[in-house]
Amino acid sequence: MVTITNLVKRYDDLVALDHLNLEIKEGEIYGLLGPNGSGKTTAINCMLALLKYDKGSIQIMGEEMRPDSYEIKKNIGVVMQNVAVFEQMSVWENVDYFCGLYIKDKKKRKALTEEAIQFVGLEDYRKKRPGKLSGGLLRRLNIACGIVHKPKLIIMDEPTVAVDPQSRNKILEGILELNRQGSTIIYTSHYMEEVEQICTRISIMDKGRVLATGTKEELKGMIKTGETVTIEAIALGDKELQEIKELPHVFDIFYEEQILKIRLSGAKHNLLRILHYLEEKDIAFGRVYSELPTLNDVFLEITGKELRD
Ligand SMILES: Nc1ncnc2c1ncn2[C@@H]1O[C@H](COP(=O)(O)OP(=O)(O)OP(=O)(O)O)[C@@H](O)[C@H]1O
Repeated sequence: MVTITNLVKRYDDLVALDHLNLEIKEGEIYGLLGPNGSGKTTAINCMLALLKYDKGSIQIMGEEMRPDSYEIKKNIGVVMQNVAVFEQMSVWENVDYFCGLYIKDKKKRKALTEEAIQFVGLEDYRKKRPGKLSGGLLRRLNIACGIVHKPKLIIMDEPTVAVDPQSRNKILEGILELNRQGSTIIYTSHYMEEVEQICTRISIMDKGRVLATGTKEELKGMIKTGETVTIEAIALGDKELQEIKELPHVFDIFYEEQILKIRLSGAKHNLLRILHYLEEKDIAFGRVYSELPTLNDVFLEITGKELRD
């Protein structure tokens, strides 16, 4: 569906995309996960031929994407980060307007507009102006405008930023449904939970480059961390910290404000070994829990920094 090869985009001295490569297949929900400023929006604007780039190539649906590739553009739906609707028009009129850009047949246009409004759950707001909608509902309207013409490829740039949990769930469920109905989706986000929840494949981006690509399981399999054990309300000195660090399978520890985080490679009985050590040394502690690796751990191991800012 989309092939990006060695894409380079500079803004003066800043290299926003540094030999970016992506291969997105038909039927995927493809996640671009990266912190703010990693180049996700720039990549999308290049894909849509809204931005000129310095080097590389972009092919969509088997053809080179150019500013005048109108046939390809007809088959793409875009939901950008900033809501782009007309303030003077009602919810219905907005969705109908965007539908009219692609669909000329009046009956079909009306049916598609109604379908999109129901799809995002804005039936009760048909006559309302965008200014009367909450942030979450406004984003749903933005989505309805982007998908109303039933495009083959839907590109969504952080559609859930600053959205309440109810609208967020509605949006995520909607994306899964659009995919079930046959659309390929490209989804950018800096929320790892969302990407894990809906994406079939994920590229982790930082500084304009793809650091790793795979399913969430494949990405987690690429790193050393098998589990992270957290122990709260524990008072430890340097000696004990050193001894814990030397326990089998431990490869990293963080200790701050009486909270100990131990990163271990995947092995059986990790937690038991740690608890046994604490018991032997008669060290008191509070809540203990073990977590499987997250995409944040993948990002942390590759870049040395947290995904979240
Ligand atoms: N028009 C511009 N002029 C100069 N620099 C820009 C411009 N647009 C983006 N940048 C810079 O390019 C880099 C990539 O930005 P981009 O917006 O693509 O990242 P992003 O991953 O989408 O982040 P965000 O989630 O904050 O939008 C950043 O360092 C940003 O400051």
